[in-house]
Amino acid sequence: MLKKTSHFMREANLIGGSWVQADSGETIEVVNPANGQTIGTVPKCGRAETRRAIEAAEAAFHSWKKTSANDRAKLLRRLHDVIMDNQDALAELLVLEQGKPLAEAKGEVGMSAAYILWFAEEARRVYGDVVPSPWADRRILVTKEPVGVIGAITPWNFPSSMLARKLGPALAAGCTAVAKPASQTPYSGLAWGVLAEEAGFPAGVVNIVTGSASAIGDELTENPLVRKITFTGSTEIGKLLMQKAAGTVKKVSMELGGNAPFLVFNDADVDRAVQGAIVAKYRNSGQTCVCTNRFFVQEEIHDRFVEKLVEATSKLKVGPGLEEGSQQGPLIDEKAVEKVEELLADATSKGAKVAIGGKRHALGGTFFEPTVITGASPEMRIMEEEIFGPVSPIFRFKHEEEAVAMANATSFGLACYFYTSDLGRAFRVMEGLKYGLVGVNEGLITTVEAPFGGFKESGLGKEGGYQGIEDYLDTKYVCIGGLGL
Ligand SMILES: NC(=O)C1=CN([C@@H]2O[C@H](COP(=O)(O)OP(=O)(O)OC[C@H]3O[C@@H](n4cnc5c(N)ncnc54)[C@H](OP(=O)(O)O)[C@@H]3O)[C@@H](O)[C@H]2O)C=CC1
Ligand SMILES: O=C(O)CCCC(=O)O
Repeated sequence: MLKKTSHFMREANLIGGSWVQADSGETIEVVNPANGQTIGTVPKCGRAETRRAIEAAEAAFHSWKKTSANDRAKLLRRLHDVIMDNQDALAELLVLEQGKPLAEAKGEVGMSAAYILWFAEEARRVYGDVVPSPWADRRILVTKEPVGVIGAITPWNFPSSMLARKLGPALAAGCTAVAKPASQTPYSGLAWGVLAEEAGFPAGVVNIVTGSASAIGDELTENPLVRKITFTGSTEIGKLLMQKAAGTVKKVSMELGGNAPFLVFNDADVDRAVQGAIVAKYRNSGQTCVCTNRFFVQEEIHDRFVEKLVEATSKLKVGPGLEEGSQQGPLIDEKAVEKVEELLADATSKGAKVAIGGKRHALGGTFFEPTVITGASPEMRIMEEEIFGPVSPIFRFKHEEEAVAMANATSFGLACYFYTSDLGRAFRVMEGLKYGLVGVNEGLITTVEAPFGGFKESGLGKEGGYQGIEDYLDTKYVCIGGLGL
């Protein structure tokens, strides 16, 4: 199987166009979460290698920023094609290190290509302004220019598409990049180096380093040549990176944790709500920042919804991602399973009842049974903490205002979902929910055309949509006098 993916599976880092090892020669092992076996190793780099990658990116920036938008768009379109030509191989590599079902991995790789194509198109629409001047003899221009070298740090749950959302707009804008993929899933990140080379990007435009998160992170945030940090991951690390980036006043974009509520009102189409709930909860075994963390179901419809959700949950096939028909892969590691167990134990000790699942799967390792619990209440830790696993906690509510208040009672504000057939309620609730993404009668809403990003402690900035390139641009005001007008 590795034969098919081996071309993309690089056990080296890309710095200034060369594939290199760590100065120390040290490596980190990468493990297949489905069976605990080591797949291979990647370099364990630190500050010195990261500094060289930043310097290579800075050197490349001087010529890359001068390329025409059209030329950058052409290269990005070529990158899209190279990704799609290799979708199967890239998806298999992703499953090996991340664990998700093959169909989801193919979807993620397709999404990565779609982001690249979207930003290929957006590269040509970075418009400025000519502003009416308050002076008869002077003219005012507003122009946009690339910020410079960007540092991109990405997580293990979407190791391909999270980088696509950052590299796409960065390269389109004329920036160069140093990327640091998650240590548990570095190969899908390193594959971007191979893809960029095959598409024909100049050396130094894309650099990728793996290794010590704190050393690489410290260099990326402290080095003055880096003008922007873009991060997807936990709120805890996001806050730390923001503090460190403040030292040299870098731009920051943060895609952080979520605590998505999913509201089902008495007037909802229950079958549609259950269908949406399955995807909004169990995609990637619950390990997405937009996954439902809390279900709030109105009392009249509560029992019917629970019964149907339990039935649908019981049909989910748990198994290794490369096994035919598998819908629920393993969790990323033992720590993730322990966190799910802790949150479940806390909930049941405070009165929640397990309707289905509730324990490790018979397959062993880090496989966990898709779970539904009822009788959830605000005192439980799941009210505020991200589960990041396949557990559906159901809260019961009486009134719309109460449901919206509970949904908003969190420091997070990324995605939320609600189901209703009442148009007035749809607008009231949509306007009342303090979240950056809202699914109304829909459980899967991420798309390259729309701005993705959270409110409150879920982050800053938007990825995707026409807004997604803004964070990679500086706006310059130019006042021109002496024109003899
Ligand atoms: N918003 C989202 O999509 C995600 C949310 N999470 C949430 O966070 C929890 C913990 O997951 P975890 O993987 O630990 O998330 P982290 O935030 O720790 O990891 C995300 C990325 O940040 C890197 N990182 C970690 N520490 C530092 C640092 N000091 N400086 C710079 N970079 C750093 C990681 O590197 P390395 O891998 O080398 O440690 C990885 O590349 C999850 O259970 C989930 O609740 C997690 C992932 C994604
Ligand atoms: O979990 C994330 O960080 C991003 C989710 C992207 C998606 O919805 O596909």
